[in-house]
Amino acid sequence: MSLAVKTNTIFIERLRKSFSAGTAAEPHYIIKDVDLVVKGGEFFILLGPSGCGKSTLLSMIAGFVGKTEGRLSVDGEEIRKPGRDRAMVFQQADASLFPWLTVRENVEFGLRMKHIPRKERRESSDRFIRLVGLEGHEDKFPDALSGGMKQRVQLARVLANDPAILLMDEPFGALDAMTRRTMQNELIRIWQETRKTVIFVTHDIQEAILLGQRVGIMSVGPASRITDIYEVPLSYPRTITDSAFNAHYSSIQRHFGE
Ligand SMILES: Nc1ncnc2c1ncn2[C@@H]1O[C@H](COP(=O)(O)OP(=O)(O)OP(=O)(O)O)[C@@H](O)[C@H]1O
Repeated sequence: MSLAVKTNTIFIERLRKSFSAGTAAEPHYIIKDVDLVVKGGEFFILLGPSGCGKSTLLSMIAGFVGKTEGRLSVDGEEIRKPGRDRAMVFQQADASLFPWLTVRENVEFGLRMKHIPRKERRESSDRFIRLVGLEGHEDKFPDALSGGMKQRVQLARVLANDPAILLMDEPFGALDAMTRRTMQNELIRIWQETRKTVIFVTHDIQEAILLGQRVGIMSVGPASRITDIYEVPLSYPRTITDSAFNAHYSSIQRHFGE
């Protein structure tokens, strides 16, 4: 066992992914030569146009999808498969919740699989249900919840498993604008409280600047890569009407030629 201190730093070098062989001379790369280091505890945004390969890159970090070439590691350990240090939060909470389990049972599911004793499970589900603001809804089934509440359950369940790295794939993309704004603010509060490493995928510039400490811009696919990284040195919570916010918005917008 390694005695090295875990920093949960994600290291990506010349990463390439092809789903098909393509021509013998050059495979058809979805992403090609992605270089990135995400530091432990950082809130990092992957921003790019539809179809450029954001979800593919996130799935590779999760260990769901294998790489074609390059290096991809956490704390120097090559990512080959999913691990307990990483967890994915999907856009469609419906698909990830068990409809026959209550909110509390859904949140405790991973802990039950790990044979955590009942009392500890209860303490943990209490904590994370409170953290995501679902007190009073513990005994409801997913069918009785709104989209935003389901997304909170998914987040509470992921957090209860205590992964160091949260991989979020447009988690608020299916929510209405008001619920989305509430969830964005709450995610920042939760991140500040838990200090997880977060990689958050979006194609929404405003969301990227509201949430991220750094924003990695992916180019149009195929053969997409991270072409630029913007620092967003604004304090939280951020306000979309601030002039500094707008200045960041404009410079990223210019990047996309909008
Ligand atoms: N399993 C797969 N087999 C073949 N091609 C795939 C597979 N998964 C993704 N792709 C292709 O990879 C490309 C990138 O898809 P991906 O979903 O990663 O993009 P994205 O940037 O997340 O898009 P969006 O913002 O629309 O969700 C697309 O052309 C897609 O068709």
